[in-house]
Amino acid sequence: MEHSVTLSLDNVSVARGGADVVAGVSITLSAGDALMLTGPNGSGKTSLLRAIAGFARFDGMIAFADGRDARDRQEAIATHVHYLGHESGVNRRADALANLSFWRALLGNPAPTAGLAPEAALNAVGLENGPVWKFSAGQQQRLAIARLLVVPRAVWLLDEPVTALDAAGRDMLVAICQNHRAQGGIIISSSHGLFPLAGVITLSLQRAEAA
Ligand SMILES: Nc1ncnc2c1ncn2[C@@H]1O[C@H](COP(=O)(O)OP(=O)(O)OP(=O)(O)O)[C@@H](O)[C@H]1O
Repeated sequence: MEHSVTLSLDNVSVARGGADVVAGVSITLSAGDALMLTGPNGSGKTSLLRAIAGFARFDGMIAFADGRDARDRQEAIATHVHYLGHESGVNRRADALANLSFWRALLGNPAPTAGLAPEAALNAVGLENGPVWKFSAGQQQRLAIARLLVVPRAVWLLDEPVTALDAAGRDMLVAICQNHRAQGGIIISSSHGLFPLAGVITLSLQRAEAA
């Protein structure tokens, strides 16, 4: 699947607790681009990702362009964005394939037109099916990553996605992300330096009091 979405941020600021934790971010990302958010704890990486994902208020403009008539931002998010946050959202009471089938049905609503079948997605992240309550933290993170594959969406927002992954898991995630970019996907990820994605644009955020 070839994606062709452009994501533009114009003078975006995000406030938490009455103070700006992200101030005046402007950038345009096109097919194949990857933006790496770096910066110390509390510098606003999660806040910016959540604003782009539609979960947090912001000032400025965030716009998705997909060559169609302008659509509502929330509709654009629902069409184009995968968000992988600190809470992976896996259902520990179900097995891994059931999790992926659920996400495929939910996120692909009304019907997924492409994307990997749950079995193939599980295989792509190096997992075997089983009850998720038996999964380690890293295996749960791999399962959360598989969600990105069962429904194709152009823009992946990844908040410290290598958390709990071993070296092989990081390599696997890098390969999955580079493949996504090769298909025209866009990635915005936060990282503390353990996510060696080549060819990224880096945006270094500062803690508000130090800015
Ligand atoms: N719910 C909240 N209410 C008030 N302030 C908040 C809230 N959530 C986060 N903050 C503040 O916003 C700032 C940015 O937090 P954020 O989680 O975006 O940083 P981060 O760069 O992702 O940090 P980390 O590297 O620790 O994940 C911090 O100073 C934090 O204390």
